[in-house]
Amino acid sequence: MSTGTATAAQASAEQIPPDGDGARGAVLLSGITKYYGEQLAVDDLSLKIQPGEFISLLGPSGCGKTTTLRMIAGFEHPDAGDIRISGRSVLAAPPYKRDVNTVFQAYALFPHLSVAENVAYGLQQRRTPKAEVRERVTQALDMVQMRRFGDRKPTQLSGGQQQRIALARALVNRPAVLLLDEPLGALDRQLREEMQLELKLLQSRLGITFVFVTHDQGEALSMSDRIAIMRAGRIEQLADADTVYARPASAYVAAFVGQQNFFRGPAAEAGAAITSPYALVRAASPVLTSTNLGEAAVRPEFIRIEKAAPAGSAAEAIPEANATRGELIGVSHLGDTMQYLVRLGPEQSLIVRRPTPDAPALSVGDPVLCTWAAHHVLLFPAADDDAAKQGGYIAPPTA
Ligand SMILES: Nc1ncnc2c1ncn2[C@@H]1O[C@H](COP(=O)(O)OP(=O)(O)OP(=O)(O)O)[C@@H](O)[C@H]1O
Repeated sequence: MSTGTATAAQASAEQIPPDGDGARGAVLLSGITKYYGEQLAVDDLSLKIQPGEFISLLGPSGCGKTTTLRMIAGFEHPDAGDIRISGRSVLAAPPYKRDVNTVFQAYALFPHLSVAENVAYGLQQRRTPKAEVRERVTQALDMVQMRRFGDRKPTQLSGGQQQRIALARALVNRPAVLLLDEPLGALDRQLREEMQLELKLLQSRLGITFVFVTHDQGEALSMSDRIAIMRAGRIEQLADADTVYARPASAYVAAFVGQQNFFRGPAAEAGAAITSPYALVRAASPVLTSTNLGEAAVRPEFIRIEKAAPAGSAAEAIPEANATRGELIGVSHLGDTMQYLVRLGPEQSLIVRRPTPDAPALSVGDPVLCTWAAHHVLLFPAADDDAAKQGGYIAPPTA
């Protein structure tokens, strides 16, 4: 076979991969690895993103989210592995040739240019004809409902409006993939929630692939088709929001998504329970081997709480499993829910949440009984490092 034939065959294979992952907007990461000096930032990570999918990379600070995004964008080069966008390997392509665009947390708008000029800037650099620039800028501003602000300067806009302009500027090139690095991080809570809804609507309308980096689980849960939960440069679980919430793959994921109460102890009952110093915690089915040290997780919203009978009284006996007594040490009103902090002992507290209309009237100092159903208990082999539990881990009370 001549070299020319081989090259042509390779080229056509590049354009139409056999498994059909070459559609515009598909992103394929195959075993990508990135070191900064000795520091391993991304570790043999593989991920297949469908065209038009909204996918979030979620995880604590330093787990490699931004580095992954920057490698897709072309701002960083992987030490190993391949990145394919719309079916083509882009490793040799500079950022501006990748059919992707990035929106950062810092809007980085030019202060001396008007909104319309900011959005037009990239097109003008590419010497796009004036009439086309005008039309595409108007379309991009319409997408983010900012057409009437075209003549203003960025400093005359609110933070949310500036972020919309940054979005319009990224969309004006009509990229196949939009990369978003904590784009709502600088906004206050209410505006963030509004922008989350808007972003999701915009993404569904445009059908562009969104790869969204965040350490905010609520943001990831509310917008994404799928969430990749990252840990130390790898993906720990890749699934939709319902799955990562209800069926986390590990104690790490359980702790990071939503809030959890953890009990720790040796496995019991043929792996269907653990014996912690504070309760026998029983799940609906066995998952642990009998020699495991296990962790049991129960969400605050699945725990019932009531005033306990006084110690020493006939009614003091508590159920054999999934029940514990403690002292109420805090009550907070969270609007639609009431949150209770219960001290079980020097090393363990529980957080309990009840819907406000059904919340029992309890006072700090009350002895309380907390109970929960076995089907709400998740059991995991004990994680070797508790430091992994960020977000939901209920730390022992210090006092
Ligand atoms: N330019 C760099 N030089 C050296 N080390 C870096 C550099 N950028 C990132 N790192 C390291 O690589 C690891 C992954 O960083 P990365 O920024 O990808 O994490 P992240 O999950 O996005 O964190 P954050 O949410 O804080 O932005 C971290 O340990 C970080 O300290």
